[in-house]
Amino acid sequence: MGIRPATRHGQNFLIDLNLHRLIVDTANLDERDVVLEVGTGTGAITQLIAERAGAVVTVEIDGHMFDLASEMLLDFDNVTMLHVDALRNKNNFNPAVSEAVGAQLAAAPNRRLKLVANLPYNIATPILSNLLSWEHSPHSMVATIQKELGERMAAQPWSKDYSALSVWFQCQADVEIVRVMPPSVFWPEPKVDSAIVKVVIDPARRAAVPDLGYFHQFTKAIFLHRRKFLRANVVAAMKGTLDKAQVDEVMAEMGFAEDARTEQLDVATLLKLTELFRRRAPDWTMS
Ligand SMILES: C[S@@+](CC[C@H](N)C(=O)[O-])C[C@H]1O[C@@H](n2cnc3c(N)ncnc32)[C@H](O)[C@@H]1O
Repeated sequence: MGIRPATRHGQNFLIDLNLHRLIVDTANLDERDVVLEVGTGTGAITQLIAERAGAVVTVEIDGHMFDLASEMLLDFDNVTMLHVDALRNKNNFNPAVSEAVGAQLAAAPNRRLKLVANLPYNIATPILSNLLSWEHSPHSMVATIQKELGERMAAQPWSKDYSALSVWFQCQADVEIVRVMPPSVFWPEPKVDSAIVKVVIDPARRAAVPDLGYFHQFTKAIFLHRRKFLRANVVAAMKGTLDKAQVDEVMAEMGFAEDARTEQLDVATLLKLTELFRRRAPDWTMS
């Protein structure tokens, strides 16, 4: 069976075997690990993962690739292959994926979930982002993604890439760019540079966010126009729930300068700000 890469499925295969190894080594796998791989492709990375992890759930949308990988992975009894779209929609995993991962996590004591994947770039953001609020909380993620996405995940206040996405990852995890890679390590070559990122969840930091859903929505709302003055962003976000005077009360309590901008706020400050609004408007949702 030959391979005809389907652009619509983000099929860019990693052809440098050293990089396969780097991805799997970076994940530090052992018997306790249940690995979710989104995008089985030919099954080459899956095989390396299966040799080290307790169990692998690998998901492939393309029937041709699924058949090819099924042959390749025939000898591995710790691999569950799913021929489905990994996502039900932008904000949710396919329930079949959730069920398969849940079953493997429950199959032995002390199991933990890790994502290891050369992700299809068109769905890299929802996959990584949804994992952070999934019913199966991951231990860590190692993934190949667009370099630009990795930079946004790891960005610090004041930088051009700092956004609600950076805050969403950093409020609960450490983000590290392990390796930047040129298009030439893939076939066919993507149009952009890529990066291997490692995201390790910090349970204590995560537990310090009183309401992750509220925090996520609130930061998304105030980062919509992140270069604008913070006050204008908050007034717009709270419109219909709190009036300007009520917003100004909170801004004064935080001691912000009038010309404070959203892009300068670090995670700790954003958490404090969110809590003040959550107390005043617990039922607020982003419109
Ligand atoms: C970047 S390739 C990686 C393949 C393989 N892991 C490798 O590195 O050689 C991404 C794979 O994800 C599959 N894919 C794309 N969209 C998907 C989706 N929504 N759900 C599951 N698999 C998907 C593609 O068909 C493709 O095989």
